[in-house]
Amino acid sequence: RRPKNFPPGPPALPLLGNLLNLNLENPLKDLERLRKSYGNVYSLFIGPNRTVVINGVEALKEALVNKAHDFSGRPQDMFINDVTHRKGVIVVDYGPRWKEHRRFALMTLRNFGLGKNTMEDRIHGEIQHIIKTLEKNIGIKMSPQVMFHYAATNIICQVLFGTRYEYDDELNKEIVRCLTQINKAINGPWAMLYDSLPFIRSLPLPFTKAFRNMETVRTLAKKLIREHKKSRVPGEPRDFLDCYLDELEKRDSEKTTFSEEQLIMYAIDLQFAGTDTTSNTLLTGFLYLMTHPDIQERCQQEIDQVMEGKDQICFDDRHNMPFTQAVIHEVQRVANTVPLSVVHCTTRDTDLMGYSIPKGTVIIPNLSSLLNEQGQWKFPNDFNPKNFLNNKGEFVKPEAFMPFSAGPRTCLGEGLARMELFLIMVTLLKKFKFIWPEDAGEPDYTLVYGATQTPKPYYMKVQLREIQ
Ligand code: HEM
Repeated sequence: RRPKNFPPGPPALPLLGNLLNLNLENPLKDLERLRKSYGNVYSLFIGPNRTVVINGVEALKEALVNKAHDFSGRPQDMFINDVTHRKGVIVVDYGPRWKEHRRFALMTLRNFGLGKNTMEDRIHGEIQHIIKTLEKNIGIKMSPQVMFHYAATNIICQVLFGTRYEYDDELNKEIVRCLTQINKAINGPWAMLYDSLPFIRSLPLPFTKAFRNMETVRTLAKKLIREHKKSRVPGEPRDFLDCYLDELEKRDSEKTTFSEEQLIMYAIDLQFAGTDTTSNTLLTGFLYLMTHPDIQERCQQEIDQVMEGKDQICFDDRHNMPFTQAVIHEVQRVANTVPLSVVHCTTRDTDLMGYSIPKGTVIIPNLSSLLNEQGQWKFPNDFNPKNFLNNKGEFVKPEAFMPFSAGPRTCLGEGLARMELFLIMVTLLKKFKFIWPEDAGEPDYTLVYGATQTPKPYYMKVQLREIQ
């Protein structure tokens, strides 16, 4: 039953709640249909869990920004909590453990050079490996999935563990396989059933695969931590792991939330959050650039102009590249990489857009609903960089642009992700022309649904550019 003044929604069945109202393989269309019937704030029962879906820029801003403290919790009795042992940062509830760990990661990422050059150097180092791969494939059809995936993994791996892997390294392939499977599982139908029907949790159903995959990744993370403990010099950190171990030594074990168990899941969280998101956005980007050659050429003209006489692009150059900036942002808009954000929950009784929402209500911030929201975009249904350009051709960011979410739980890796997207796309566009293969047929922009969405697999062709 819905409590008094709770957001409206479709009638719910006993036990199943509103599960039958949603296509569990991909609920995005159903969520949009329900929005049309019930408005921007409506409710569902995912099994026994009271859930509120928030849509559109006005309601999302009120919840995530204006009432940030009320809406920044994470539910603690879901599939994802069990898979991650309730540790790390992503699904940890709003409280001291989350706060201490979030603050530590932001500071550490900054010290590794977000804002200084060293992070840029790490990214440029990895770009050289992408370039080598592309050079080997000049003129032939290639599939870019693995390359972008490993490039994104390697950048975050270098920050965390100070190491990178070759694109065909067997161990790395195994980690990527496990993380991709977990990623698919957490927004998949079995996760929904796990959350809705607690009595099935101990049965040998397909969701057990995610637990096994997590164990494989945890074993590897533990091994890396053991090796780091042997080789580290206290006070001279080489990477994130060393920084954490230094911090652990400094803190009073009675009072701190820092621990080695916590570090294992934290490292996995960052690796997980930083891989699929960035690589899937890059895949969408190159799909659209290949199939919109006029837009690709305009970026290249702007890049040539700004980089005249320079060997390497730097992140600050983005301020002189309004068109390319607009294209990268438009790519993020259509990529819809994290369509339903990460679930939140209310930390106390609160209200939203006139409705009352009790403490502990599960919140789904539907970021997907912003992408073509009426009145927010000049061209909501097309791929058009003008969505991010004003009449003078200057770069502008509409407030409905929220791919990293907003408020205290906003993506912790936003700075790193934006730097990666810019440096990788600009460096590659400067050097190569990307071509949609003649025999590839009509491009299919449909996204494959998941906690992070990805374009369907496609092939690309590359040529070295003549004018550079
Ligand atoms: C294009 C790339 C990326 C996109 C679109 C993206 C998007 C998001 C979104 C929508 C959230 C949920 C925020 C919320 O709950 O309100 C999130 C959380 C998070 N992201 Fe990202 N992300 C990206 C890249 C990265 C990278 C590279 C890292 C690694 C450093 C990262 C680390 C995290 C973490 C740790 C959280 C959880 C934050 C918390 O709960 O406090 N993300 N991201």
